[in-house]
Amino acid sequence: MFIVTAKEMYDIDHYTMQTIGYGNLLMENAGRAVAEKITKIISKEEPISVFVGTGHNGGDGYVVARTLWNIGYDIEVIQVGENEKLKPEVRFHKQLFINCRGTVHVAVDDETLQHVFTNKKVVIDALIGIGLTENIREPIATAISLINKEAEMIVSVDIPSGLPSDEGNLSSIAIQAHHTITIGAPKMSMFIPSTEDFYGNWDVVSIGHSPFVFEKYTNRIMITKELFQQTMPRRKKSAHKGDHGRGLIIGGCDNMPGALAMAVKAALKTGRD
Ligand SMILES: NC(=O)C1=CN([C@@H]2O[C@H](COP(=O)(O)OP(=O)(O)OC[C@H]3O[C@@H](n4cnc5c(N)ncnc54)[C@H](O)[C@@H]3O)[C@@H](O)[C@H]2O)[C@@H](O)CC1
Ligand SMILES: [K+]
Repeated sequence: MFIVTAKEMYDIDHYTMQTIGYGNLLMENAGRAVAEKITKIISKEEPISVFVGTGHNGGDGYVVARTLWNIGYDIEVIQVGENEKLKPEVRFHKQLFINCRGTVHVAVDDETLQHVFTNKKVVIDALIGIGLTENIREPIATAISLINKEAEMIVSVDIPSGLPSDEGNLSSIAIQAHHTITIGAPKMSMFIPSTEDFYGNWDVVSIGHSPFVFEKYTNRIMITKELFQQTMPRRKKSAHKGDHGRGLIIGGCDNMPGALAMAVKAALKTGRD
């Protein structure tokens, strides 16, 4: 599995949409794949509020809302931001949701947001994805703080809104998710101590990107248990520890011997002499 920066993900999406020719199928795929995961986490008995922004992360949110609504979930959408700011693809998916008789509330400032924000226990967060720039502005900042305060279950789409995708610290405020369903590939900030806890439990959904496109734009690979096992040489059942070479570990530090201790332990566990 590849790990991407925001820039790499944009390049991968762009190539997939323009050169391979997926066009706006990619957003439909993304929203549907996320919705499928959500059915495993949230039951139909729970009323769900989907908070969407005006960018493409919000477009994913509209597809998630429509997909769940059409299979019998109790869904409402709260759009944080003016209709005029909706990107064309987002406007398209908003209209599909409305045509399916879905309900959308539009909140353009703190006041309308406070007004619509009552009893939002289960929230899908599609306010901002990898397109975050600078410190969080209003009314998104208020939306994030209300969601964090009130909601008992928060599922973020792609990344928790307000969190940087790459290395870097939190600029102001971010969604503290219980689950995050990330699109295409894990993002760098999932592995950075100052940001990883915001993700809660995370999962990755595949939306139609080809592996060669990932290889074209990134070379950062996540070593999963399966990948690790594939790279290990096969040992005969009768093998002796001396049959597989000897390991030499050089390192150490007077007051921080942890890395050395772990390397030795790993060597022992893999059967080194
Ligand atoms: N067609 C596509 O391009 C695809 C996009 N995808 C989704 O699109 C996302 C990226 O979309 P975008 O590039 O449109 O960006 P986002 O939707 O992540 O963010 C842009 C939106 O956030 C707002 N925003 C940014 N910084 C802000 C700040 N500091 N304070 C308040 N508001 C702020 C912007 O005004 C804009 O409305 C991904 O995370 C993913 O969820 C996926 O659906 C795959 C396909
Ligand atoms: K989000």
